[in-house]
Amino acid sequence: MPLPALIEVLPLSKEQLEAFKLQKARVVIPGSKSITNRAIVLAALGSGVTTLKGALWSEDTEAMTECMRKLGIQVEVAPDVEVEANRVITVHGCGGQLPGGGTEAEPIELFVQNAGTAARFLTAMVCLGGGVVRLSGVPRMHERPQMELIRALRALGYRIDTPNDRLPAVVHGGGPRPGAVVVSVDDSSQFASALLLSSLVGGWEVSTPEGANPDELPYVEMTRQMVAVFPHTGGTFQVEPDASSASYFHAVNALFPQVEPVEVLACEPTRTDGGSGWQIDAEFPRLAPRRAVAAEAQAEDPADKRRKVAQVISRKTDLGDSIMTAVAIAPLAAVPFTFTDLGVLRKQECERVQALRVELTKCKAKVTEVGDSLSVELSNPEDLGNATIFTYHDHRMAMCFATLGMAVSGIKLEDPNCTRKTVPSFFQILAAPPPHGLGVEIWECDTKTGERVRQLTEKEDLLAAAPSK
Ligand SMILES: O=C(O)C1=C[C@@H](OP(=O)(O)O)[C@@H](O)[C@H](O)C1
Ligand SMILES: C=C(OP(=O)(O)O)C(=O)O
Repeated sequence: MPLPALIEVLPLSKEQLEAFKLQKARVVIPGSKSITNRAIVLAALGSGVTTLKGALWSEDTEAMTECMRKLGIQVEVAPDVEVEANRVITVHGCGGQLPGGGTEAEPIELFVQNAGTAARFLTAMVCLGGGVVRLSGVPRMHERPQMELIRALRALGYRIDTPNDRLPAVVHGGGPRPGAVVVSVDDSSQFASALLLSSLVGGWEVSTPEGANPDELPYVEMTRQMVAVFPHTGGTFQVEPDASSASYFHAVNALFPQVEPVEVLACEPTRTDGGSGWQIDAEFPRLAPRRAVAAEAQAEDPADKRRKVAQVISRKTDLGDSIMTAVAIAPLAAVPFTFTDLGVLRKQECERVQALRVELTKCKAKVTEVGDSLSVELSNPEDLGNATIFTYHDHRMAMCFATLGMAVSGIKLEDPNCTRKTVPSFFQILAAPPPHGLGVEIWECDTKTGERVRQLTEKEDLLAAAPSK
């Protein structure tokens, strides 16, 4: 059974918070979506058999797996004994030679759902085959940008048919066509990543426009580094936990700094702490807007003007997807925050800049949108909440506002099943009794009256899944 259409997330009570002082919730974060989908592509193009451990199992990675199978790549999926939400994915590489291929009359059909990674990475990869492949996705995926990737692939000599340079698109495989190409990442960094992942087989020399600062391209750097260390001739590859998914739990600590209720387990440390440094969102715990601890909140500090100066977080250099989590909890922070360089968010699962502003404003937060920035003023928790959040089919909208709902009253979420895109187990983790989860009360609500109907406690009732047809 998927989650119900409308749920309410209840704030953590004083008693719950007191109990966390004695024993924290120990939350295991599922595997990284970005790394899993890159690893599947690299393993498919490589030779030999590659076993991906700790791989995320969610709509985006299922879509990638399904597409690979349609292309004739053998992929086996087995349970991961360590983390229920993960899988061990075994990929039989094609050694750079994609099997079979469709025809113009009957192309192989790949359905990518709303997975940007699958849409972009596969468009480039299928150019390396010999047949015809048609890629399509959900309606939103057909609106999301694809033009610059298609332009770059055409510049390398491939034929791609699409009336509007978006999906659906028909790709005519042309095999390796060595050449150099420059690709802009203004609309999405995934264009460069897509080309880089297939570049070893394609013989493509891929670069971003001159002057592009690698510090502003963390997801492209992740790709470059993965290509460099991946076992291209088969072997084992360990996928890290997803730092963007971890941000919701680090945010709970930022919301309750005196208690810090969650121990976020197995999350990759930042590069400075010896981690791979591949995931920009590993920086979230350091940068997250934190609520003032009581002593700070009480202290009148006109002398310390700096505390009133807005902190600035950039989507280019500071945080990736977790910037949405930061925006959602910012009304409760100790200082005002401004979030900059948010342009790419407008072209993702939904128009996220607008969505965040509209839904936070519904919660009575004070948010201003200027250009591609959002500024968030401070509010008292008692003044916030009591809103039914529209989630725009966007997993991160649901997860950000669920996080805020743990600190303010009356947050109801429409369509919580959209979290299946990257963290199907999200509400299971929230509701699981401590120490395995946070023991958050999650209620099914009547879609017409908004009244609470029943508390969801069974694991099966809390798993995000596609509604049955
Ligand atoms: O390469 C990746 O794995 C990703 C790149 C980012 O997308 P854009 O580059 O389109 O912003 C990010 O938002 C997405 O969730 C994952
Ligand atoms: C933008 C996102 O996803 P993608 O581009 O991979 O669909 C995301 O997960 O926030």
